[in-house]
Amino acid sequence: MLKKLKIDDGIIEELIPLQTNGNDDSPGCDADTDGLENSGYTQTKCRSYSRWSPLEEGVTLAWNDLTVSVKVPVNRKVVFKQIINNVTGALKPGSLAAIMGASGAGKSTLMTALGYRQRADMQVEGDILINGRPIGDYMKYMSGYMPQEDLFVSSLTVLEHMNIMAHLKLDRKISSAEKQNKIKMILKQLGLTKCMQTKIGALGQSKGLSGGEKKRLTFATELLNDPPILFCDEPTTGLDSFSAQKLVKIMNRMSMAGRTILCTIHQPSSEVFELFTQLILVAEGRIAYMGSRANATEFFEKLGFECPSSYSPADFFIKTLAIPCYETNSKIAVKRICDQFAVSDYAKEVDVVVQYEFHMGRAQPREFELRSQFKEPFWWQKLYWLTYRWSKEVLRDPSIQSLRILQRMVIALTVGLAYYGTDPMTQMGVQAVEGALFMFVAENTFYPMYSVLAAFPDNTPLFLREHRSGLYGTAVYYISRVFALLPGFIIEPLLFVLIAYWLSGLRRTPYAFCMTVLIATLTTNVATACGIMFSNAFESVPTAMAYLVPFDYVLMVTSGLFVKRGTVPVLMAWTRYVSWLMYSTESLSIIQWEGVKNISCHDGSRNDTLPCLPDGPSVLDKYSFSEDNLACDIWNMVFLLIVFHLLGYLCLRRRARK
Ligand SMILES: Nc1ncnc2c1ncn2[C@@H]1O[C@H](COP(=O)(O)OP(=O)(O)OP(=O)(O)O)[C@@H](O)[C@H]1O
Repeated sequence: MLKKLKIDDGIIEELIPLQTNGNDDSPGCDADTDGLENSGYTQTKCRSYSRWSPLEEGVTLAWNDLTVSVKVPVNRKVVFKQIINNVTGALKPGSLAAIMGASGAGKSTLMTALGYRQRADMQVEGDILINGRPIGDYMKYMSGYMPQEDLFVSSLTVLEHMNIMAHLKLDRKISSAEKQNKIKMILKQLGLTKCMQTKIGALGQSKGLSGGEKKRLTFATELLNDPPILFCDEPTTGLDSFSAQKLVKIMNRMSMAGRTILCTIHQPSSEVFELFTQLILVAEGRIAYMGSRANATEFFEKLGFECPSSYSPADFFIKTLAIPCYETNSKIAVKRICDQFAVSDYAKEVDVVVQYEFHMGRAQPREFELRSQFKEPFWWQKLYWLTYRWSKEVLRDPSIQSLRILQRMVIALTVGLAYYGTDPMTQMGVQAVEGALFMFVAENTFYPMYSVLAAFPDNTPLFLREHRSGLYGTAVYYISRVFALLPGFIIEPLLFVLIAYWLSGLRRTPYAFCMTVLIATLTTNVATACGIMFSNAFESVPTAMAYLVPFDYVLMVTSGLFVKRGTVPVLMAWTRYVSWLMYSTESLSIIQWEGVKNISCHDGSRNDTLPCLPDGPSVLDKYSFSEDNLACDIWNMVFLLIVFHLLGYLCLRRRARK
């Protein structure tokens, strides 16, 4: 059967034989995948292959003398530990290949290297080619990589998630209607149409997608940009045999349409195993077998390892290649299998493909053009869609915002009632006002700062994954998250001041109230910026907390109310430059006491021999505050806000580059 592909700008018309897995009873469509038949995967299909492609049909992945090592610290030195040892292989278009082997054999490491997703601590030597060309950054766009762990914004629905991802991933020239069509088609293929409006949900939540649906959604996300090659890291882990079979069936059908799909897989059931067309067995970082799945049993039989009829071949291969640490005989047997494979006809067959790919790559010196037609979304489009995504999360997840707002209102009420009926024009009132102001500063500092310290890193793994796959930059992510949190950082202090200010009998002028709102809002924003900076500077929240708590205490003690600014020890003098608590306390005090005269020294409840503060300037003077500092305090807070955000961004960028 031949498949006709459409001519596109810069794309060649191709005829691709529809491949089968050599299995006559190839899997039928189940109810969920019925759409596949009509979706274009088994009929006329538009595919984009590069002009220079030597094979001109799909993607051939070839690797030669590939060695992968990781850096490990030994006795304070960094040494390289070899994980993949000089392996060679190839996968042709239309292959659905399973990488199997015992735990720790090197499956994930091999696939990470082949997919160009290696970590910074990995060193990859040797050649990896896509249609004869060395792999490079373009793999981010050309390939899909389905990670083992499903990471989503759990409060989004399936459709919202796909819509956002389509706007981040797809060519900006593609219209919204086309994107919607594409999304609907993919969801239909993967049997997710019925849960389009379902919230994805987090692990442990009763409402939300099932494990199998989440896996399919991860797969659907990777299919959005129609990559000709897909890498899937243990796509069936955690799924029941039915869901696993359903997912691999879909992969099988996609591979039949010309895609190259490579999966690492653990103990597949016989039904699932049968769906793979190619098998790569890895043992001790070497290849124990590579070739058609159907021939693997024969290869092992020739070496004297016969699969008992009661055994699933997949289990048998893994068992044969597993090496218990105390078993020297197994080690020798596995070495023999790998050595025998290296000189077998199967290895020679692979070698022919690899050599052909090298030859074709050399013969086609034209520049790589695959992405030349692709126009990435503008940065501001990405910013919009990311802000939209995080805003949805903030609005829907009560733990992020709404519960916090409720809690702040209760605290504001408590503070207001504690200082209810304060008369600022008495000596007792002076103390009460300063106490209330300290509560304003503390409540707008500590609570928002610690809540953001815990909440901001929640999405860091998702960010790192999407950033490394080339979806967006660190700056766009950072700004979008701050934008999404910003309304809360304005509403929270506003509500707090609105409730606590009028109850606690502070100065009743519109100017004083508005300035208090402004300063409380600034205080909240500086504190959260500081929290974000600490959360990005450290790998874990407990570590960040361990450094932030002492830092806070120093700032609180030197805020102006507990120790006079002039008497702060030299050792702590630096705090005056970073203490927004001091700027905030001073500015709020100035607003309350500026121009106040005739504070009563005889309010009956105090000892008249004690010193009296007769007016506002005297009160300010008591704490070493000065009326002239108001503008300066506000600008200092704005400056700190910018500096903390800048440092927070740089820390995140450093983590993203690691
Ligand atoms: N960064 C690292 N530092 C030290 N050793 C590592 C590192 N990464 C991987 N390894 C080791 O390399 C070997 C192969 O790891 P890999 O994750 O590729 O195995 P795997 O076959 O995918 O295992 P599993 O099936 O259990 O996931 C393991 O022994 C692992 O401990």
